[in-house]
Amino acid sequence: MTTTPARPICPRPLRLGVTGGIGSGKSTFAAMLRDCGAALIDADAIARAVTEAGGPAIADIRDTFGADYIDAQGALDRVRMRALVFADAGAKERLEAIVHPLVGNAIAQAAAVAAQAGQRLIVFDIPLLTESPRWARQLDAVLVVDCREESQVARVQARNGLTEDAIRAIMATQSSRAVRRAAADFVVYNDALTLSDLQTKARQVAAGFGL
Ligand SMILES: CC(C)(COP(=O)(O)OP(=O)(O)OC[C@H]1O[C@@H](n2cnc3c(N)ncnc32)[C@H](O)[C@@H]1O)[C@@H](O)C(=O)NCCC(=O)NCCS
Ligand SMILES: Nc1ncnc2c1ncn2[C@@H]1O[C@H](COP(=O)(O)OP(=O)(O)OP(=O)(O)O)[C@@H](O)[C@H]1O
Repeated sequence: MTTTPARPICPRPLRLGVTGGIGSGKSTFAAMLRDCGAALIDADAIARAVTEAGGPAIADIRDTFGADYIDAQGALDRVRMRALVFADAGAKERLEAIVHPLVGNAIAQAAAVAAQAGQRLIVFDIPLLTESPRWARQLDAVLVVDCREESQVARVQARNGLTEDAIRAIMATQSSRAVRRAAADFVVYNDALTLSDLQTKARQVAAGFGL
């Protein structure tokens, strides 16, 4: 006798972490994979959402850092907090202890929704993948977007006008390129590439994952 399952059995989606240092181009590359048909879960975007006015991190941030770190609209004052945490490792740890569990829960929920929707590839855009063991646990593979530090600095300066010193202070808190590459299953070297070249690479990677 044969039995028919009540629901079709869907294969589990492949979970690909995409990471890279500030300004490496990881969010650009992750968005290109989304355009090829992957589901995209963006940890930076979730971290911003939980620190918006009324967000679940705001009360703890006010209690821990004081009302000076909350702006007139009730959101995290990002400029003030950036200046604090990238100069004070203890403050960065305290901020992460508030924000990361909320981001972790939201990522798990978003991944469950994407899996339920039958997505074959879920891309997790996670800046701090190699800095903390928290993020890698549920991933099948890690793709690192790598480039020279000079390129990171130039891109971030062009994007938001931070000084080179400020950008290098952020980079100093992040994993080195060597540590990141050592954790990679795949490396995309994003230097001397046009955005169109990067898109071609994204299409190749997506095709390799069956999209
Ligand atoms: C310090 C904050 C307020 C600065 O905000 P800002 O708008 O300038 O930057 P944004 O959030 O867009 O992040 C830009 C990039 O900075 C780097 N960065 C952000 N947080 C961290 C961190 N905790 N450690 C090292 N680098 C970081 C990453 O490369 C990230 O992609 C903000 O980054 C923050 O709240 N960080 C703590 C939460 C966090 O760790 N987010 C990372 C994803 S979970
Ligand atoms: N190959 C490229 N050619 C031209 N511009 C690029 C290239 N790669 C990335 N960029 C640009 O560099 C900037 C940084 O890229 P992106 O935001 O993807 O970096 P990121 O690694 O996600 O940085 P962050 O950690 O700050 O979020 C963006 O303005 C993006 O358009």
